[in-house]
Amino acid sequence: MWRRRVASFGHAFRGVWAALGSEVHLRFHAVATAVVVGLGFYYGISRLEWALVAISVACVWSAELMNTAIEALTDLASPEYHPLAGKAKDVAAGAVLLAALGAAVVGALVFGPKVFGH
Ligand SMILES: Nc1ncnc2c1ncn2[C@@H]1O[C@H](COP(=O)(O)OP(=O)(O)OP(=O)(O)O)[C@@H](O)[C@H]1O
Repeated sequence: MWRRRVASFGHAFRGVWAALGSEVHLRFHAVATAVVVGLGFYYGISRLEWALVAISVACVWSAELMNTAIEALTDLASPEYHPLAGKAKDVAAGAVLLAALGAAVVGALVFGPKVFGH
């Protein structure tokens, strides 16, 4: 039971690691996450602001990992051109875009006043 739980965690981390190795976008997110965490400590943001930043960062990472998974499955199922394959990839990319826009709004609201003054 516990061994299977630990193995599942291992598979999940292996997935994140594999995606980090293959996806330039994810490496960009890793750098952006490090910068945001650094800014959070530098400006001493509140617990609620940390919560908003954490949710935003997690949403972007989750969307990007799902996008990577859908890209892989699409390439497996339809290596040749197909409108549905294109739709699947475009919709998955749209999910990443929305998560990134939401994170940008949170970032602007949390850090904007601290960086540029009220
Ligand atoms: N098999 C396919 N059939 C139809 N259109 C496709 C197909 N593969 C890719 N496309 C189109 O090309 C776009 C780019 O696809 P691609 O696989 O290069 O992903 P990407 O956006 O470059 O992702 P990443 O840069 O994260 O690897 C898709 O969003 C889709 O519109």
